[in-house]
Amino acid sequence: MSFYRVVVVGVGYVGLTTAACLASLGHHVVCADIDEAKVAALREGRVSILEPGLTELVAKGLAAGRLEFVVGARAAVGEAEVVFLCLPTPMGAGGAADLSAVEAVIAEVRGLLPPGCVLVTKSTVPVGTAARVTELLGRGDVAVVSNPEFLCEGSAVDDFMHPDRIVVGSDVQHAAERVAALYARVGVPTVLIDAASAEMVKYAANTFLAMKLSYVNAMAELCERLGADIADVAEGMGFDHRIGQSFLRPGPGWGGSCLPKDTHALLRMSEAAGFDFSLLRATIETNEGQRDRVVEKVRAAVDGRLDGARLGLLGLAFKAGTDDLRDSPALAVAHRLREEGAELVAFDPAVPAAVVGVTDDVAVVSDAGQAVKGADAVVVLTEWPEFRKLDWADMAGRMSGRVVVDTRNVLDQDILGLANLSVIGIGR
Ligand SMILES: NC(=O)c1ccc[n+]([C@@H]2O[C@H](COP(=O)([O-])OP(=O)(O)OC[C@H]3O[C@@H](n4cnc5c(N)ncnc54)[C@H](O)[C@@H]3O)[C@@H](O)[C@H]2O)c1
Ligand SMILES: O=c1ccn([C@@H]2O[C@H](COP(=O)(O)OP(=O)(O)O[C@H]3O[C@H](CO)[C@@H](O)[C@H](O)[C@H]3O)[C@@H](O)[C@H]2O)c(=O)[nH]1
Repeated sequence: MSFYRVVVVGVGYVGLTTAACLASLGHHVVCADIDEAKVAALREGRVSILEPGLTELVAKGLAAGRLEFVVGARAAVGEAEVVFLCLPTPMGAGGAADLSAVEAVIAEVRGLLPPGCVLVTKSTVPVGTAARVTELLGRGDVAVVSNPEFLCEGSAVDDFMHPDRIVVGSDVQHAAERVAALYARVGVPTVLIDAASAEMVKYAANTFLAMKLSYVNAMAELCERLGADIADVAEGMGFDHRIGQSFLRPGPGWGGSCLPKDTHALLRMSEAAGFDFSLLRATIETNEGQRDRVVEKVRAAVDGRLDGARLGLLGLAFKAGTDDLRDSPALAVAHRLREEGAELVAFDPAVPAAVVGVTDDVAVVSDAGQAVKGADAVVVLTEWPEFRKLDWADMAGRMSGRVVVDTRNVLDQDILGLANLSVIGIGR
């Protein structure tokens, strides 16, 4: 078993998980970030994101001396054998991936990387980026490898340690083998391919998942119109192993820090390549439409009068199990409701009331009771299991209206019925 001196640049969801997990596998990992406050906190073992098991792994890595945190990539790379770039690649102008953080770090470290070092893009980057990075580096003695990451937020550590597969793409065989060797103890199939294909696997997987979700949301609409129940339909479909049960839950549209930006980025790549990827465009449009459809359900819940309606929102995060609000469908729906003149008070178990200002559209409170107090209608936007367990008789007593819009189909309709509340769900 070989252990390597690894550097991880960018310690957000992906970088910190990668660093802490690689340290737990026995490698020595130096983490670099430009955020000085984050580095200072991490040196003391304080992790600011909600990821089960991550704080414990960071503590173990620090205690074992296998995990270090420094400010800036420049200070980290001098003795590296493998450097992972885990930098943000947000949606840029026109929907394309913004590579400015990746380019800035390459400019910063290109003269400092030791000969024989391998530079790995773990960020999600457009097809062809490894080739471009090789050019920008201008170093014949440093190989570039694409190693896309497939973890989900809320289960990042578990996904990293028990992935379905590891994808390693490079046009330099020995570099690909070194990166694959880092994961030897994970013990799952490793797909060794060329760099462009590895970069495409990431987009292909995320856009496929988005397409599956848009499909199920469209199917939910049809179920409503034709008198079927999407939960039963999805279950019936999902038993076909070619389809599978996962990613078949309808909702207020898919969001988060990845699916929206990656679908747009692939659409831009397709356009640049002269290919009209109409299926992908429809996937994105269907998602926009889903958010509008939720607004119409809320409008119906307040007898058509959104202007001045007081709404209690349950959930702000883009899915349960995370505190991440990036591109959250809940915030997108809230924004539309606010534009129509509704007054919004929201509760999310992972979003402290102190984060008022994360969006100007909603007042954030610290419990569900406050959010629903005096509400003309309640809207469930994130599938936190806690919402199912609320005392709905008590909630009903606090509301002034009688309708709950459950955009995640998480509530027990019988319990709400006993509380004299009616539920508008999705696809039923
Ligand atoms: N979040 C996910 O679930 C996930 C999963 C798979 C892949 N990805 C991809 O991984 C990449 C990172 O995503 P993330 O969610 O971890 O991002 P993030 O925003 O949580 O973290 C990025 C980190 O990079 C740091 N950074 C920015 N510029 C820097 C610089 N010049 N030098 C050093 N540090 C710098 C930031 O301070 C931040 O800590 C993206 O390309 C994303 O698409 C994300
Ligand atoms: O049945 C489902 C499953 C998901 N969602 C929604 O879809 C969005 C994305 O969910 P998920 O994929 O679990 O979130 P992420 O953590 O952003 O993970 C995705 O994006 C990551 C970043 O690229 C990839 O690594 C992961 O493999 C990919 O699943 C969220 O709004 C979910 O609420 C549904 O509405 N119904």
